[in-house]
Amino acid sequence: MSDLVEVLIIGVGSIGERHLRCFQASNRARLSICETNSDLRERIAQQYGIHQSYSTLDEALTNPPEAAVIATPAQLHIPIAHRLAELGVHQLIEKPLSANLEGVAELCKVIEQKQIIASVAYVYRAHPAMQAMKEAIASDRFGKPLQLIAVSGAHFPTYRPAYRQTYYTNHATGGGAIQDAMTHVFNAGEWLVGPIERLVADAAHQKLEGVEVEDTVQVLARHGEVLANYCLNQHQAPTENTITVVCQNGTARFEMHNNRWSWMVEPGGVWQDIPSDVPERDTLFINQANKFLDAVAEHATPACTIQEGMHTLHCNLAALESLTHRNWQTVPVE
Ligand SMILES: NC(=O)C1=CN([C@@H]2O[C@H](COP(=O)(O)OP(=O)(O)OC[C@H]3O[C@@H](n4cnc5c(N)ncnc54)[C@H](OP(=O)(O)O)[C@@H]3O)[C@@H](O)[C@H]2O)C=CC1
Ligand SMILES: O=C1CO[C@H](CO)[C@@H](O)[C@@H]1O
Repeated sequence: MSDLVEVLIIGVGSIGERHLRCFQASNRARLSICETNSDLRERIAQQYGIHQSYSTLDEALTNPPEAAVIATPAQLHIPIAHRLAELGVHQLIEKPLSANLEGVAELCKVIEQKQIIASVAYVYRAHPAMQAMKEAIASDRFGKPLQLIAVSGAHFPTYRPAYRQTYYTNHATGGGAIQDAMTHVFNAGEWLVGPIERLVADAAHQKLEGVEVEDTVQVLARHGEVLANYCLNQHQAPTENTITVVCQNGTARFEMHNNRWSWMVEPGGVWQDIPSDVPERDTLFINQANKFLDAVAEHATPACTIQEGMHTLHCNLAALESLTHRNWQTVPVE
């Protein structure tokens, strides 16, 4: 008997291919794929030596796998997750959990009833520097968190040259900077200092050619007593992603682009840098695959629970509502 977990990757586009490669690299999974685009399906199956590939979910689920990764556009995540959950299939669901709230509460119920592991793929949680900083803050080493400042930017056309032909063009399919990129930062902020309770957003389409959705976003938020400020664009030259948490007795800073976190406790002191080993982008996704497989093996709480993913979905939707109504929005806490 093999110890390998049977994992079906559903959607092998940009991120699905990465998941396939990174689950393969874990050496803990036997992989199959489900992809509606036949050219893509055949190319990926050949490139990665995949013997079981399916063009429809019906076909793939004739003999259900133990686990699946849902890497389709966001509006398809919930219906697919629901079908898998009914069959008792553990699942890693790409972010954002959805682009609306339809079926989300029902999915949570089925996941609980069937006792399956369901994790939302907010990959910052797989970064060793972020994990270390989270532990340091949670240990109370710097005292109570008071303020969070997140600054994030990257040149989207360089990293996603096909963005005009993907889900990104439309809010209904999970597009725009809020659902595409800011959602990662919201989720990381919530992980570090607790859930966002209210927020107000400003955003605009400033630069990206060929789309009309927002590419530049600023959000003020409250995580309980913590004041937060989130700032992001998808067109600047430098890739940077910094989250600073100012606490009562010290300040901690995660710099994803430098693969480190740092802290300072004395006024006028120097940053104490703690580097982490992330040789390439795949490293985070291999970590994420391993954490998911650990949770399945141990029947343990996964890196980002469905409830945490749902709360971040509420934040995305509240930010979009705030733009429409030009006001503060309360984010429901389940
Ligand atoms: N965590 C991260 O760093 C990243 C996360 N993402 C997230 O991952 C998700 C997918 O994004 P991305 O990979 O860029 O999207 P892509 O469009 O590149 O890939 C999605 C693939 O899924 C296929 N597909 C659509 N419906 C089905 C179905 N029912 N069954 C099987 N395959 C299907 C699509 O085919 P077709 O094109 O023919 O419809 C397409 O090939 C999104 O939610 C996105 O936000 C994306 C990038 C990075
Ligand atoms: O989740 C993601 C990670 O960042 C990428 C680049 O900004 C996004 O396109 C993607 O959706």
